Amino acid sequence: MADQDAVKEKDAPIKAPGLKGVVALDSELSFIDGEKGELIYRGYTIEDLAEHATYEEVVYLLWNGELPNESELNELRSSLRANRELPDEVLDILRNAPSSAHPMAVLRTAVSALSFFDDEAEVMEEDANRRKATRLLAAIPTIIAAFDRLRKGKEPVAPLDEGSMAYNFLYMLNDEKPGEAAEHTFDVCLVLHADHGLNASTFTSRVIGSTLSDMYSAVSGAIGALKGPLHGGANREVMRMLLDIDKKGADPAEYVRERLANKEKVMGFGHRVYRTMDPRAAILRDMVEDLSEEKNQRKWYDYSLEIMNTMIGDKNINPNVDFFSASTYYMLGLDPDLFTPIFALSRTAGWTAHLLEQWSDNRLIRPRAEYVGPKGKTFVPVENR
Ligand SMILES: CC(=O)SCCNC(=O)CCNC(=O)[C@H](O)C(C)(C)COP(=O)(O)OP(=O)(O)OC[C@H]1O[C@@H](n2cnc3c(N)ncnc32)[C@H](O)[C@@H]1OP(=O)(O)O
Ligand SMILES: O=C([O-])CC(=O)C(=O)O
Repeated sequence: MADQDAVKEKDAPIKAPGLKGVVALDSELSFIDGEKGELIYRGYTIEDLAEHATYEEVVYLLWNGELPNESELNELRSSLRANRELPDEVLDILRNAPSSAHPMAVLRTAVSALSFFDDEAEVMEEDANRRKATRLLAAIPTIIAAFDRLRKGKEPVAPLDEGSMAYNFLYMLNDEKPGEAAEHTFDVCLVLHADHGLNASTFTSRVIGSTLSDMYSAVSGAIGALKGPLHGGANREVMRMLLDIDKKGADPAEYVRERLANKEKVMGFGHRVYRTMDPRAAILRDMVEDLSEEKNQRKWYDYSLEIMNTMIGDKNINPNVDFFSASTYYMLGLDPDLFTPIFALSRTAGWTAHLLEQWSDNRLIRPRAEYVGPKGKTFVPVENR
């Protein structure tokens, strides 16, 4: 019999390692011009949104295609607030997780477990999927904050029935109401991370969604993809590098050159699509500069700038969003291993928006592999091998 996976001429496959340059689907969510360094969510530039929009407005924009009017925004805010509490059983999972567990593994597991307690988990109707997106987005900050407290031997702080997602998250984490500046900085970070085309975790969520599996499965899978250091996990690695430079009193440029000489990657640099500065990195760089002045911690900005200049000067490789977000979060007092879960918190808006888009006109996503293994072998019974 002919090779089952052999293709007819009309379906001749295109080979693209890493799917580089492949356009897999149409999307109305975000546009990236990698040459110019531009990013747009549903028609609005990232600079415009970072300056003027709150994260909740961006969530509404991604889910609905337009910015909300005041009553639409209030409705979204109150449904997010109404869904902040976790089922006791999910809190118990967090209580039973070892304090050494990776917070992304805990988040992945808790998100998956949330589906057990959602009556609509398996309902594949648009309205139900929109409600699930709201419930998921509302619960994720509570999961992250509760686990962080539990692993430090503290009781979780119950979510507030007021305030923005940024405000409530910082409150639940620290058991202290955040100041306006911290809330605003964090909110801008959420806006910057909310969506980014068909990145690896969003692609993962759409692949899972395209089998008509449920939203919890798709978001759990996306969290798994984001965890990796080549994707969202890079922000934690960036902070490890900055802390290592600080501890050793190393010269940042020499430190980076040594890494490059050893053929190691410098985390927070390079991108599949951008050939120039990631526009989110430019916004975050300015935020790091302001924060480091304000907190009297100038060294993080100085180290970062020296690393950036070395990477651009020596390799022409630019920073991505993960580079300057690391020191921003650090100066907000957040633990480095929470940086990627916070990325997941924000990106849940994008993942779920992409799922709604996928299901509005679904087609199974299924690329091909070129078989490069042997053929023509004959089975040999185990006793003869
Ligand atoms: C939110 C995000 O996901 S943003 C990305 C976060 N990830 C990181 O910061 C991890 C570090 N960066 C990388 O590993 C890569 O740049 C990626 C994974 C982001 C993009 O990968 P690709 O598009 O496959 O680019 P690729 O890895 O082919 O890089 C092209 C060349 O630049 C080099 N390069 C790319 N990024 C880096 C880096 N951070 N440090 C050193 N060299 C790099 C590669 O070694 C390669 O060199 P070569 O052609 O001599 O082999
Ligand atoms: O687009 C990508 O490949 C990675 C990225 O920057 C993101 O997901 O924000």
